Amino acid sequence: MTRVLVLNTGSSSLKYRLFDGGTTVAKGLVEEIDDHRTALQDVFRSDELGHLDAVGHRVVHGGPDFTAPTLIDDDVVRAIERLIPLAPLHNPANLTGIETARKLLPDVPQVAVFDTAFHSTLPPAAATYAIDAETARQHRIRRYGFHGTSHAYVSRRTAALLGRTPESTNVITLHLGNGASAAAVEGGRSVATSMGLSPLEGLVMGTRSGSLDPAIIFHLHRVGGMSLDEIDELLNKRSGMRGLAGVSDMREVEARRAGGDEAATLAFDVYTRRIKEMVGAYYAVLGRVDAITFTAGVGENSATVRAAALAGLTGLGIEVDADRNAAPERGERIVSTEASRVVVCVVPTDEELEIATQARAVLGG
Ligand SMILES: Nc1ncnc2c1ncn2[C@@H]1O[C@H](COP(=O)(O)OP(=O)(O)O)[C@@H](O)[C@H]1O
Ligand SMILES: CC(=O)OP(=O)(O)O
Ligand SMILES: [Mg+2]
Repeated sequence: MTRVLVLNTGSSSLKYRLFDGGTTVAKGLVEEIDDHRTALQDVFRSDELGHLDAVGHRVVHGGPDFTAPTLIDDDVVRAIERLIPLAPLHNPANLTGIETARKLLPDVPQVAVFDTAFHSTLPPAAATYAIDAETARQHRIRRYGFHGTSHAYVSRRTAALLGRTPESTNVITLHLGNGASAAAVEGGRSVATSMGLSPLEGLVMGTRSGSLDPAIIFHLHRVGGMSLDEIDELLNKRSGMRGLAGVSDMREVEARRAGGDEAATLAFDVYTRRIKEMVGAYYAVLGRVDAITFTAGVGENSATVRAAALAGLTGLGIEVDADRNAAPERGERIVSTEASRVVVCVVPTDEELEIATQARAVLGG
């Protein structure tokens, strides 16, 4: 079980990595793709692939039934198809990856690794929405949570960085990429997370609104005359940083803010305030916090976001060190002061490595 190809088929991007043991022997990123099938075929036709023992697929929504990595067969494909309404931006792209890989590599075992799986440990009080219980049951409405592969990997690496076991460590993980989510990880288990039924809830994102008053949707429909599809598109694709500042990329938002742009300044403040609110909430959920860890594109790279999100929390034992935080280092590192009771970390996520590891485990290798 040495050579494993991992496909992370996103809503508008395709990342792939080929592992030989723990070593990456090939990788690629195709961004802003219109045609996943063609992009995938190019990957599979590439000479560098050679022999494969397994393919690991990121699948965003696993619904209530998939709580662990799963060997893919026709039934699993149909089950992932049935979950499309719960993750319309993500599951169709994931399925295209699976179907293309199964067609072109019919003899290679394929494993699905679900974003939702790590959050299957959420206690009922965290997973339940306070709506009519029978309606919720009928429509499978609950908090599933996403980015689980990343939260799992990063919380484990954080424990190692602190020289502790995951079982004895409580971490708040902040995955800030295009999609963004927070999780409270207690002794290695997810006990709270900010995304919900779908990857729309919670933190402010590149193009998604995150949490809002549900009455806004009724208002836009009844008073604003927008259709539900239009509102769906508004909240998923024309909100967040793009909606507030006109651009979804945090680098661009920061550049405009530095130049005095008011809209970008407000967008940055809304984004970082929401993170701070979530940190406070999960601090209360955990009772004792050992570490707060930033990861993904924004979390790993933006010292400005990290500093703003945790500013003024010295009273909670959280103190970012300005120099450590701003140092142009990469890799796993601590950015809090010596005096900070809570250790603030930056840990680059590696969803692909985690998927390869989990795929091997399913196949007994
Ligand atoms: N140096 C940087 N400063 C601020 N933000 C950055 C920087 N580099 C990348 N980003 C942000 O990271 C985002 C992408 O995060 P990433 O985790 O790669 O996304 P994805 O969810 O597509 O995997 C970009 O949209 C950009 O906003
Ligand atoms: C679940 C999710 O939001 O994923 P991404 O950040 O890749 O869009
Ligand atoms: Mg991502």
